Amino acid sequence: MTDLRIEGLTMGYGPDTTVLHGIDLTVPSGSLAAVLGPSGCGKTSLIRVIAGFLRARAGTVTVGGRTLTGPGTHVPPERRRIGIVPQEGALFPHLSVAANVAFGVTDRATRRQRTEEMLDLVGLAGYGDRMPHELSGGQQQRVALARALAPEPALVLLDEPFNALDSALRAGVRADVRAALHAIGATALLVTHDQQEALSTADIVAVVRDGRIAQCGTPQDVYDHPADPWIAGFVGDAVLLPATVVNGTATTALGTVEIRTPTGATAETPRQGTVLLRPEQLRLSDPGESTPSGSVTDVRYFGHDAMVTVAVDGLDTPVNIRITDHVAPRPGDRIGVRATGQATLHA
Ligand SMILES: Nc1ncnc2c1ncn2[C@@H]1O[C@H](COP(=O)(O)OP(=O)(O)OP(=O)(O)O)[C@@H](O)[C@H]1O
Repeated sequence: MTDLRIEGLTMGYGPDTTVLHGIDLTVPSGSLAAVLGPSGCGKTSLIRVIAGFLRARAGTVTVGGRTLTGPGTHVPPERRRIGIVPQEGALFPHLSVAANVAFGVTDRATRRQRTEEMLDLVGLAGYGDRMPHELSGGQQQRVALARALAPEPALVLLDEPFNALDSALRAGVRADVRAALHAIGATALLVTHDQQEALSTADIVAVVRDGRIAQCGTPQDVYDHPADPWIAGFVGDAVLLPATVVNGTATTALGTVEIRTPTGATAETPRQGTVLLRPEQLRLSDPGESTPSGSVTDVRYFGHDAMVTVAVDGLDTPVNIRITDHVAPRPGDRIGVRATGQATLHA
């Protein structure tokens, strides 16, 4: 078992600044967790403390029950048994692919076999004799993963490893990396500012805001039950609607929707609040007397779907609707809009 446990982790770059404010995070053995947050929230600082390059001011980091950082304890980076996959260009340029992968394997007897196994794992069997500059960017990142995994680390840290790849390549490399990590049961932490990457790659997503964990859960939890409107907007497109709530039902300008969690509101004590929906939960229809309607102000086409913006009568802010139909309405069209499914309620 090599679960990662972080408790009360606090650090700053000087006595007057605090960058990480009491981070608590548990990654079960064999799981891939994403640390997702905007630029400057402290993701790199967190990964550097876990790796042992920076010291914590307070708190603990343990991997498989072994304390790496804690009061009076600071295991040096090279003795942490942590493999790191950095952003880009991190392969030794003068060493072959095989020599790069073998670099951290100290046992000479198994080095060759382990190198071959790792190259096989990342889909690059037979590439050992190439030099790094003879590989594509995606292949180089897969070699970087093979190199990080070769010494059998207790934990793998991936620091925005797909940033330098173009978007067509990125999804494939992500899927390969995820499959390789799962195939060997590695416990891993992926740092990213890309919500799609976090949701599609990780088993657990920890959203970080200003050096604090704002929410931690499965990708679906975080997307469907965001803890506040900021998280809702950060992990996806959000539609926020004023609502009157009675029991488990919210009445909005786009119709009624069920609220997922207990609301505490009754017919005698209704509650005013804001409900959160996702653009794919809104449906377009022909405008009718009895359906909420509005005017289309914009249509953005993405190939697999399109986003339609509608200024709904009686709503101050236009709403976005994601459609997968081939026929999209046009700006200026009058159209009906209706909310479906369940919503999250925010005060
Ligand atoms: N060496 C340093 N000395 C002083 N302050 C620093 C140092 N490195 C980072 N910081 C500050 O710490 C905060 C967190 O930075 P960090 O690099 O951890 O964020 P991040 O989420 O990784 O951002 P990005 O996605 O842009 O890399 C920022 O306010 C940054 O200015």
